[in-house]
Amino acid sequence: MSNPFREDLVSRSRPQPCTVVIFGATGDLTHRKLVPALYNLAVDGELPHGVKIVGFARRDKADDEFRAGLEELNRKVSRSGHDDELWGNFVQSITYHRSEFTDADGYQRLSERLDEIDRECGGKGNRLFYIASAPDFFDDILENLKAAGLNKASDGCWARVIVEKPFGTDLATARHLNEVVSRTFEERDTFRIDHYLGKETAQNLMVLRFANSIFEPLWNNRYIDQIQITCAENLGMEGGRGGYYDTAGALRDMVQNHLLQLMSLVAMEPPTDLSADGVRDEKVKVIRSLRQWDTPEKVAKNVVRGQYQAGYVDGESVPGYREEDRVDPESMTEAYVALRLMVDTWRWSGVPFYIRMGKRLPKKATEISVHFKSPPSVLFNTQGSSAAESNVLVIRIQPDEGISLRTVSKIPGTSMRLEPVKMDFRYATSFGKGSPEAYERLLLDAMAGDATLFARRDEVEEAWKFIDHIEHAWHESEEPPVMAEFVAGTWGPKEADDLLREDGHAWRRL
Ligand SMILES: NC(=O)C1=CN([C@@H]2O[C@H](COP(=O)(O)OP(=O)(O)OC[C@H]3O[C@@H](n4cnc5c(N)ncnc54)[C@H](OP(=O)(O)O)[C@@H]3O)[C@@H](O)[C@H]2O)C=CC1
Ligand SMILES: O=C1O[C@H](COP(=O)(O)O)[C@@H](O)[C@H](O)[C@H]1O
Repeated sequence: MSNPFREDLVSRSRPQPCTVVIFGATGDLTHRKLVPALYNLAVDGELPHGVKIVGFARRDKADDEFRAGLEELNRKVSRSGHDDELWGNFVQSITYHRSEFTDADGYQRLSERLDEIDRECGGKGNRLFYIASAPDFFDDILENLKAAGLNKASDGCWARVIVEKPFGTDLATARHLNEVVSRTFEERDTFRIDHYLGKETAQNLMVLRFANSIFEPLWNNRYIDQIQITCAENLGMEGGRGGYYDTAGALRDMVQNHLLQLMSLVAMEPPTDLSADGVRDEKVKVIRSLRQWDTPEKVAKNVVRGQYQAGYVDGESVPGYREEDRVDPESMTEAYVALRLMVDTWRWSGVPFYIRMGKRLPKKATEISVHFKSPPSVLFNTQGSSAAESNVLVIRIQPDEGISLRTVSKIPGTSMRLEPVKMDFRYATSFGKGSPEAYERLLLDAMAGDATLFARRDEVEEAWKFIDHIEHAWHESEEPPVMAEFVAGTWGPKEADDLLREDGHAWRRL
């Protein structure tokens, strides 16, 4: 008899064979994430038979040279290691197409090339276009795909597009991009990628909440005191990232997308079903219910921005943010942000959500912690002790993916002394294997036409509405809130600690 717990309990469409065209194929994302993800899917037997990959970029390269560059990186980063024989088979499916993004002829040639591939395979002409270019080219690529007729598929086939981040830099640019996308592809064929949604523990959030009867009855303002989301990175601006980052900052780079997406999974109501729109309808309501920090005073009270100064991370001396490669020495871009968010719904009224994200913090770790209210202290006097905050549920997004629940226990012995203890579930231990990379799941979902783990148009725009007020207060108000400072390798500015202290809370130690 089959084990019911092992079956796929949610019926999803199967990923279908297609040709994946990657725009920006000589770039970092393709080499470090996309091709290794496709390779790992092939190794695990998950990649549909007959998938072909066409790399589109402007440098002159023969197929073999392109493949050699991909192989070099795959050897370094592939989750499942690099097997020469498996790679040898996989790489046969990859070819290179040289063209400028802005050159209409290049898309005509691409169209002919794709028809040829279909004929060679004797297969269906499904096409998955992955836009992994700088955002300045998103419009050109979409418009040129349309002009070449590549946005429409032949009968019984599909043409889909995955659009990388950043999806706009503010509400106006996101709306513009959404308009270009909707002029070229149907919404059902549009996949706005947010790789945090493909992380295993993020996918498990709905299961944790709605497939376990012990959590959902407590998941509201009667029992929950506060929720924290921390995304810490020890890296700074390596690999020439400073140029991009200094135009974006922590709020746009991570909060507008990844962290608001995580938060909406934590705060959403149960969806009526697990369809893409069923889930996204509920997520967008959370973002729409965020109390708006729409004046400089509200921003100063609820948001802390910061930059790191020179310090030590992992024992190595690192420069301050303004001394980083390609960063303006007088930059007013934040490399750290902490926010107090209020979700004005029946369920969450009065419960603060604290979010913090920073570069050059002591380590790389992302987690969500749900802090439950303490019981009345009439029986056990826990006041001031480490057992005072009794129950905390911690969802570790990365690394060491897992979930732990902190409870309070009696210390064995003759006296009644209490101490916090932890029940811990680790993916690697319980399931005996590591989790796939987020891009693996997301690529398969796009091949299956399942947009559940991709952001919908309205989610992106609602998130920008919230973020724009803060950016406006920081960069356009007459008396902008201060830029706090902290030493690289520490846990952020003291102002971020004060933000929680005002509410009688403290950041959880990671
Ligand atoms: N790198 C990462 O880890 C992540 C990246 N992203 C996003 O993915 C996108 C790509 O990032 P990344 O790979 O780092 O960027 P890179 O700068 O490394 O790569 C850019 C790619 O675009 C190509 N290109 C640039 N201009 C043209 C042109 N005019 N015509 C044709 N091709 C051109 C380059 O080709 P050529 O080499 O031939 O010039 C290269 O293949 C960005 O939107 C980024 O925000 C998102 C998450 C993570
Ligand atoms: O999108 C981005 O994500 C990375 C962090 O991704 P992770 O999967 O390694 O947690 C971040 O470093 C980068 O600044 C941002 O653009």
